[in-house]
Amino acid sequence: IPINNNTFLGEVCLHACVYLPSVTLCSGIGLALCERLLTEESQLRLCLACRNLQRAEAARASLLTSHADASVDLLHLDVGSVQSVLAAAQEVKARYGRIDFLYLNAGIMPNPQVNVKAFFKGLFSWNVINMFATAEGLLTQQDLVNSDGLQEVFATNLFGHFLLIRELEPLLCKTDHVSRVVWTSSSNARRSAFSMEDMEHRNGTEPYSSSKYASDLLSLALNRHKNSQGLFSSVICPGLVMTNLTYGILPSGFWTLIMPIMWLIRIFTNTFTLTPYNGAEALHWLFLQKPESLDPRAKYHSLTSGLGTNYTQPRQMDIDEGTSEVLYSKLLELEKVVRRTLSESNADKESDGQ
Ligand SMILES: NC(=O)C1=CN([C@@H]2O[C@H](COP(=O)(O)OP(=O)(O)OC[C@H]3O[C@@H](n4cnc5c(N)ncnc54)[C@H](OP(=O)(O)O)[C@@H]3O)[C@@H](O)[C@H]2O)C=CC1
Ligand SMILES: CC(C)=CCC[C@@H](C)[C@H]1CC[C@H]2C3=C(CC[C@]12C)[C@@]1(C)CCC(=O)C[C@@H]1CC3
Repeated sequence: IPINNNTFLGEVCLHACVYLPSVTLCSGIGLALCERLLTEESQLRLCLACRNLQRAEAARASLLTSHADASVDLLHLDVGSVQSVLAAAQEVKARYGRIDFLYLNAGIMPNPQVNVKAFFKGLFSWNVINMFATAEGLLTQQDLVNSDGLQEVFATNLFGHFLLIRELEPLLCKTDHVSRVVWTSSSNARRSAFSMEDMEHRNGTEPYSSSKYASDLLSLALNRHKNSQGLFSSVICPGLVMTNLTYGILPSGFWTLIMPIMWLIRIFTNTFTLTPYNGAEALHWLFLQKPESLDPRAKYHSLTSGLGTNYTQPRQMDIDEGTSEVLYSKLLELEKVVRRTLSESNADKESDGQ
């Protein structure tokens, strides 16, 4: 499918609701990305990989309302479950011959708590703009262990995506074809929230920040290991966007009340993108770039000016090769462990059934 003079795009799968053979897009930034991609190129073949097929159907119907001829497939995927990722990857391999873009959009922030004291302290400090842009020191979460024995935030925001990429390598790493994965990271990703000794963040209170920092590291390692096989990885930050994720932080009535203040803050920090359409700016921009022209150490930020103009800006990530390499090795180790555990438990189930 000719996109412009020299870009050809075939299948596009978005997971958690706009995957390019991998992205989650039932709502929020993912769905906005799908809308934008189809507006850009109506002939794309999208695959929405979602955990809730009812919501996925609704997303598909909404896309078809504005793009009647679009090709939008659905795939069941709970990226936080090892079994579901393996099954979804099998299905993708059966359905598609290659993947051009895999948008890794699914993300959770369970039980968020805002530190009100830190908020008011920050409000009257020189650090106020940084506080609004990154939420540093403002947010904590309570994480749980999932049925695979992994921390839920780590499993959903990082490890499930990693496993999916590993499973889809036959489609993503083809020497005669370039494939792209795009991580939706965050300005909240912070080195100090991440510990290599506790990569799942079992002991801390900032699993979201930790998981997003880990995705920044992993993207760098993927580029080092996979560029020669035609796979390129990029990281974006959508800015602060009003979605189900942010509505989970404060009651929606409160957000509505402070919306005029948010528009005002946008004059001082261009990171308040606020709408899913604006938040998808960097994702859309990356879609149009040649992968060789991108910086593997940059995070591409969706930004919106006080006057409402959208643009994408690369900013250097606080990451280093050594740490990214160690994380990559630890994820490969964990992959072996979860695969072994799963096959043992499947064998147990089979012998129980006999
Ligand atoms: N909103 C913001 O200000 C910011 C968001 N981000 C990131 O952007 C991404 C999109 O979030 P956003 O659109 O804001 O929030 P939403 O909650 O609207 O979207 C998150 C999407 O992820 C899906 N998802 C969550 N868990 C799973 C799972 N286990 N398996 C499959 N899909 C799953 C959700 O599916 P379902 O519909 O079933 O719940 C939903 O479609 C996330 O990674 C988030 O961390 C980053 C920075 C800022
Ligand atoms: C007056 C006003 C705007 C009050 C809101 C204060 C906080 C609730 C927000 C300030 C910065 C925000 C922020 C996020 C959530 C809401 C805030 C903490 C995110 C953490 C949401 C998810 C991300 O990935 C990054 C965001 C950074 C900024």
